[in-house]
Amino acid sequence: MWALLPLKDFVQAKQRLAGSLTVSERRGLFHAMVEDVLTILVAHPGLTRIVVVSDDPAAQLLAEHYEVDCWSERDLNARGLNDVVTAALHRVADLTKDNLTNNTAAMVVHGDLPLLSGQELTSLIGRHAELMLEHPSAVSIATDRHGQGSNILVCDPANIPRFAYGSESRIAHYNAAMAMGLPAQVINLPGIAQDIDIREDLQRLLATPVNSSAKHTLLYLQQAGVAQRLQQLDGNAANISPQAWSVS
Ligand SMILES: Nc1nc2c(ncn2[C@@H]2O[C@H](COP(=O)(O)OP(=O)(O)OP(=O)(O)O)[C@@H](O)[C@H]2O)c(=O)[nH]1
Ligand SMILES: O=C(O)[C@H](O)COP(=O)(O)O
Repeated sequence: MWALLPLKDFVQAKQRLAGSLTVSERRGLFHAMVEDVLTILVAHPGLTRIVVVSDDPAAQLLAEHYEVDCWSERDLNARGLNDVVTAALHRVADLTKDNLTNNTAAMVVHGDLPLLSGQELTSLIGRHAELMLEHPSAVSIATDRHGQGSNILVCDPANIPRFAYGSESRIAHYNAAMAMGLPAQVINLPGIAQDIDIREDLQRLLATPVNSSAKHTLLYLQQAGVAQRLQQLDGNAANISPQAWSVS
């Protein structure tokens, strides 16, 4: 199976944390989360090829460091997550069209999943393989903890659903598969489900055991002083005004 990791420009990442983290902290956090995700992806025996899809030079450097491919959005002639993922999957379909194994599924993985683990990837790949017995172009969606997002989506690059990342994408992707007559499943895996979008997600992450897979992320949050600041603010939350949570 292929894995595609679309990454937006790092300074633009994690806008929903702008009230709690500085620009440099959001960038550092995103970089650390991507390192955690790449660490798990490159170690997984079920992934035949891993491709970062990004125009950011930092993404290119990470791809080199982890010895994976990097495709640029410019080369794909696409902009915005849905177009970029669609174009990248078309390229995968093109590159795999002569593959006779009938096993050319691809997963689209988001960069903000520091608690992604090898066991969960194995479980997702296994469950997708079972659904592929019903139809080779089946769709599996590993959703977020609210059941609304598509944190990892697995599909057939040669027969992709219409991508609709954004709010409530899980239901949109499920319906898109159904409209194409493809079997689809929604899978809940607790690590994959914990994407980091808002401050509450960071608090939950900081409460996880230090031996979790989020090693780069937890180390970054400690070293940058973000963990201490959030914990201190949380401790004082009852006594301070909401503005005190913000950073300028
Ligand atoms: N290559 C590429 N990746 C993108 C783009 N937009 C989002 N992504 C990636 O897609 C995944 C989900 O991203 P989003 O939810 O849109 O953005 P985010 O940075 O996680 O969060 P917010 O800025 O708070 O919305 C992350 O891995 C992003 O880096 C894009 O335009 N191009
Ligand atoms: O549809 C989605 O899953 C969102 O666009 C992207 O995910 P996020 O919740 O990680 O930002």
